[in-house]
Amino acid sequence: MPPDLAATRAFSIEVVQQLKQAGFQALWAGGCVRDLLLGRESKDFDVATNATPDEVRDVFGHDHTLPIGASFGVITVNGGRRRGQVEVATFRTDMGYSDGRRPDAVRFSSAEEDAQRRDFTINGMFYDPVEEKVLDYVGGQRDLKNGLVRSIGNPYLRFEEDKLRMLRAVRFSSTFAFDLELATQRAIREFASHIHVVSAERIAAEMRRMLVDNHRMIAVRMLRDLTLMDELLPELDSVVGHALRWSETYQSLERLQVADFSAAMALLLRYACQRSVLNGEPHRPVEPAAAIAARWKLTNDETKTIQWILRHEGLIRRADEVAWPKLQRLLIQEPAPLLIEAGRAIQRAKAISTEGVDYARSRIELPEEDLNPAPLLNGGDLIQAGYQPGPQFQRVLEAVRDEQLEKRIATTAEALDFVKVQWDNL
Ligand SMILES: Nc1ccn([C@@H]2O[C@H](COP(=O)(O)OP(=O)(O)OP(=O)(O)O)[C@@H](O)[C@H]2O)c(=O)n1
Repeated sequence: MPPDLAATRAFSIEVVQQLKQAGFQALWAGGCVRDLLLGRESKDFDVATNATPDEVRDVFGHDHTLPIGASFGVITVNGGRRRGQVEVATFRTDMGYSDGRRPDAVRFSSAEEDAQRRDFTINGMFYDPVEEKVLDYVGGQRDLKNGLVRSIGNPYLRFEEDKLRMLRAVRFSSTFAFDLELATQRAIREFASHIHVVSAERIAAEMRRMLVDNHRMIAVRMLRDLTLMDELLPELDSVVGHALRWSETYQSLERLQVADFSAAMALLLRYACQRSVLNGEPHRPVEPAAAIAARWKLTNDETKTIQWILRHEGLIRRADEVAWPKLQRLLIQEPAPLLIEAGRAIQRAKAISTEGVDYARSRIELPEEDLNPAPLLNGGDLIQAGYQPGPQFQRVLEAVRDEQLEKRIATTAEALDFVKVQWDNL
């Protein structure tokens, strides 16, 4: 069971209180202050303090603290299963970033200096949850009010330090529907080609958050405008090329009505996965999607779902013209609702009728016994009937299932008869 958010919040206030009682300065810092001022829910409540990591451990005891990030001045205080954990970081100044991702070393400093090392003004504020007071050394409140993502200090230095921040800038701007300040944009364009120092996992994590969000189209457009897309998905421009195709891609992303990463990725990659329409290939090769999924280390589930949607989106859009058993076989697959939503978004982007997908949508709501009747036969039945288990089993069972869905057989006895007659052909 994940920790309870309200309990984590209360626990982090307690952590602040205990540090203050021990004579230290302690404040909420970063994302949770931003979220609080935006009236959004926060998942974590990071605490910043002038106590050193050793002092933090002394206050909370070694049994309740983990020194995992101690070299950067971060101690994790453990509140137990329900309350979760709170990270307590000593105010610091980062010293050099030779890998373009993490500081080489840190020097403990003051709240004001700690604010200066952070990425964006909206993320650079502190808040005292006991006194309920904001501490803002970087103009974060003003930018939050004006809806602006702006680097703290010199944007070139901020992105030179940590290239992941380029994706964070796009994520915060798109998900909050904020503008991205011009000098910050210029610096991102300058460093876009360095995005590759960021690990695949971190890139994928940021992309997930951008594409799941309702404002996914804005995120994609910004990534493209800032030339990050050329670096992240070079496959797109070589194939999508054409402005009309991009505009359709944007429109479909905007019209997608489900908060799902795989469905959004399928829409984004759709044109890159279509072989030239000119050479009339009827099927949609999904190799580019497979290559991208491998590059970003997407999960097997995500990879399979993206490819499956790309393979079948054409069919689902014509669902009303497809023979029922064929459609039924699609609709009983787990990601079918996503396929329908993706298909609908494409039709709407093209400004053409959604009759086909609407039909699919109505059929997927059929009662389970009609849409997905219990199989007439399983492996155990075959063994019992005297067949030797082997690789043919799956093929046989699939063929039986097809016969059942086509309503050519209706009982287990009929299924076994079918197997007897057809065994050598299957
Ligand atoms: N590349 C980064 C990552 C984080 N930070 C700072 O560390 C804080 C905490 O970072 P993190 O928990 O990763 O993100 P949040 O800003 O809290 O936002 P979210 O959890 O929504 O990503 C940020 O607010 C920011 O002040 C930074 O300066 N540079």
